[in-house]
Amino acid sequence: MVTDHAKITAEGVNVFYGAKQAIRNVSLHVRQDEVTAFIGPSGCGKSTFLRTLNRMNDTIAGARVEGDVRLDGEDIYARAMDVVQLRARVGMVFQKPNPFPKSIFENVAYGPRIHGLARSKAELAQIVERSLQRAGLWNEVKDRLSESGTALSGGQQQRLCIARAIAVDPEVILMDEPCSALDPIATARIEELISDLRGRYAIVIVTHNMQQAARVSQKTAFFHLGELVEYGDTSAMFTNPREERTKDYITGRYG
Ligand SMILES: Nc1ncnc2c1ncn2[C@@H]1O[C@H](COP(=O)(O)OP(=O)(O)OP(=O)(O)O)[C@@H](O)[C@H]1O
Repeated sequence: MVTDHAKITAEGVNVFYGAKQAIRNVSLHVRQDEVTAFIGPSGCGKSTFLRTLNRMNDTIAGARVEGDVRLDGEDIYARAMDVVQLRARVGMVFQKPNPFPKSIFENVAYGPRIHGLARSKAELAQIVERSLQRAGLWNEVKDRLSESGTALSGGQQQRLCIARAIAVDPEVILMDEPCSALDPIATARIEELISDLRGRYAIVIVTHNMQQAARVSQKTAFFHLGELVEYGDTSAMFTNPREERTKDYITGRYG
């Protein structure tokens, strides 16, 4: 069941933490030109499933993934897959902004440097500027690039982390509750940024905030108890959910 423009295809994915199964037989396609939101009550497996898309579960002791996940048709769990390259192609932004304790410039330059993306200092500086521009942070930091990334406000730090992901020219950006530590103004800026970045990168966002899912995404996936209950157009899901469990969740019957 391959849909057009599928950037990532996941088929029959199961995830276990030791003996406990956290994801049950989930199949889902992420389209290139859309923002996909993962919603569902706490502990339903949103973050676990998100991490299967760039093999971040590999870093968790005892976690085991079954099933088929492909990026442009390429099996990301194949033995030949270079996981460092994969995570550059499928970048990630976390709940809590986590800039390196280095300068703003270095935070963004680090990835391109280790991936050999710049042939000269000037080219590296261009990549840093372009990434900060795209992350909507350039004007605020252009005169203080040598200051520490950790000295920025929370919202700026999160945009710096987005710039850092962008700098290695990813194809997909995974965001795990990127606004949960931010105030409403900083949140609005990240939401605007997500809309600006749509089309250039396939974006997947985990969010607890249903208004946020409705504002930023074109597709929504609703998870419950490790299952994908419903997946479809965001507008349809929020106005006319097919499944009773989705309806209960979006009307706030459980949280
Ligand atoms: N590192 C881990 N080791 C063991 N169990 C884990 C681990 N991470 C998550 N789990 C369990 O897997 C299930 C799914 O967790 P996950 O964090 O993916 O859910 P979530 O929907 O993202 O939750 P939240 O919205 O609270 O972040 C939960 O039961 C959780 O306790």
